[in-house]
Amino acid sequence: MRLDILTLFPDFIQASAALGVVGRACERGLLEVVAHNPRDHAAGNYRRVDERPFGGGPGMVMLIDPLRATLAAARAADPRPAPVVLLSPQGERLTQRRVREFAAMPRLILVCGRYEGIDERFVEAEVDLEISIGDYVLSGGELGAAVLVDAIGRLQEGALNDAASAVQDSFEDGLLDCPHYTRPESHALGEVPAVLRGGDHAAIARWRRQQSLGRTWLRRPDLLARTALSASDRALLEAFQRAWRA
Ligand SMILES: O=C(NCc1ccc(CNCc2ncc[nH]2)cc1)c1csc2nc[nH]c(=O)c12
Repeated sequence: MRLDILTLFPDFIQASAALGVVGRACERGLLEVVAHNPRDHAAGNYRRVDERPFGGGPGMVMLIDPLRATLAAARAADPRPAPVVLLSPQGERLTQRRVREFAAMPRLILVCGRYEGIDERFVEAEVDLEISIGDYVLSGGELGAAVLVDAIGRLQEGALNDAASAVQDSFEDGLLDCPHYTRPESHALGEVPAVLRGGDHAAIARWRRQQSLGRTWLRRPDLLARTALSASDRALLEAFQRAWRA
């Protein structure tokens, strides 16, 4: 998959794509992340990419033409069609469902705003979808783009080794993760739960599922409401709830 990213901070984006699982996916040709800087496509010797807002008010607004020129350059770099996603506080909240949709695409172009935002005429004419990464105020879209690079990159076929992908699948079912433990078995901070120290893999899988269900019920009932539970899930959760209330 090829990701083209329009950003005034290309170094930041390239650095975020060089890390860990995503970095390896890039090395293995599973993912290509290319940053394009609107400042390189801005005219005039001041190479302006922003201007004052009509109607007054604080801050600056990103100019249409440098963005359009940069978008044209990004499109021209690869013949395949590519949806244009603007990272923006006004966007739809990012979910794993959306990430899976993006990860299945051959190409995607991400646009990162800075300042107070982008001239609305560019948004209306060139942007297919606006995405927010949460209800808090950032200084620009680059962190949102880095989040997308990571979330999409790790889903590229072959990016995760078998163990990790198995874990990822279980988590993908919309529940919170179970607790994790490693050595030592005994520690001043406590013991590793006995079930994990034994070899009964069915009991371990049940315990982990019960912990995921219980923790989701306690911490994110909104996620639980959206998850279809099997009969055995329901039994495990009810046992967890009884123990919790006891
Ligand atoms: O570009 C982003 N942020 C820069 C930014 C932040 C705030 C304002 C508007 N400020 C005045 C105002 N507030 C309410 C009404 N009017 C404009 C631009 C961004 C991309 S994805 C994302 N996801 C979560 N949060 C984010 O900020 C982002």
